[in-house]
Amino acid sequence: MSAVPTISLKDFDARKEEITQQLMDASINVGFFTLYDHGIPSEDIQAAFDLSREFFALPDEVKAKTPLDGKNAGWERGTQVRPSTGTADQKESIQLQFARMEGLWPSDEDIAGFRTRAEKFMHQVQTLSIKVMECFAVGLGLPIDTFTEGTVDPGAGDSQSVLRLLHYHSTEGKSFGPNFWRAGAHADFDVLTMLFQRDGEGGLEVCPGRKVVGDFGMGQTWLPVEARQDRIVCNIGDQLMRWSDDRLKSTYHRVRLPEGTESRGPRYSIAFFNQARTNTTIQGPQKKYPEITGGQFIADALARNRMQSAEIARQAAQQPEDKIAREIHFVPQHLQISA
Ligand SMILES: O=C(O)CCC(=O)C(=O)O
Ligand SMILES: [Fe+2]
Repeated sequence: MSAVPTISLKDFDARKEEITQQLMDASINVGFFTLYDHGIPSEDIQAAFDLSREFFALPDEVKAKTPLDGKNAGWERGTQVRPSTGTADQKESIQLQFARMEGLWPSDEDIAGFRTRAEKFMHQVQTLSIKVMECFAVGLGLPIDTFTEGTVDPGAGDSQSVLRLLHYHSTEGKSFGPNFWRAGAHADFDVLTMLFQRDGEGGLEVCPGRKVVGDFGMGQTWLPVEARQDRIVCNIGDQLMRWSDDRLKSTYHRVRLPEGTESRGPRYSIAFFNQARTNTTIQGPQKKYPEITGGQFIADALARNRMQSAEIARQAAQQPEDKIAREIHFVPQHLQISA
């Protein structure tokens, strides 16, 4: 396996079967693929990045008016510790949802039309996601609307999908310890992620080979994903891996810091996470795993991350004083690479 497959959605209706086959092959073998000819106008993608830049350029005190609420909505900076690394991602982000956003939308005084502009893009990406999720349903032999009904809120206010604007700070003049990342290795929790990158702002790497959804399953071969604004990077998340009885793979991925002669400038990306609705029941056709609701799935995943992070902190606390604080270099046993 040498690269992340790239798939054209040109003439979608006429080519649906062929596209479904390509999406299935990519998701069974790699868990990642990129889309082109996807139909989202380039000026709308640019507008989403413009919105992101405007927001992150605000002073921290202003961004902190809509803080992360523990339920995947709001702004945070430098707080996301990945269980795989034990260090905080070198980034800031704001997560936006269709529901449960009371008090969490940046105000029009701070950014004119923020909510309208963000929601327009969220709907565009959700609409494209539906097309792709319908292909997966058909490819898996399930009713065509399985994941659409399962993720898209018909008006009940129970959507859990998230748009996340990400800003990885410039690393100009900074140096980092050996276990620092723009985003530490992780698998996504959701059904399907669509990620937008900007030309030349690279560093995303993926590690195919996970067999079972509960596994860490990280190998040692990491494939780079080219950063191009005209391609959408898509990946299967843990919910779809479980919903497909592990046929479609939720693959570990990470974003590394700039190296060698690479630009030290900032990196902006935008991710849309299609999540199962709160009351949707997730279970694959073979019933490999017990039923679980979308709400419980997210609650469990967040609790598991908190537990693993607490364990990392506990182990770090046993290290000499000068090793703690910012520079925690604990690597969990299961992720240590033996020489
Ligand atoms: O910024 C990226 O390229 C990847 C971000 C990511 O994997 C995530 O937020 O889950
Ligand atoms: Fe991710």
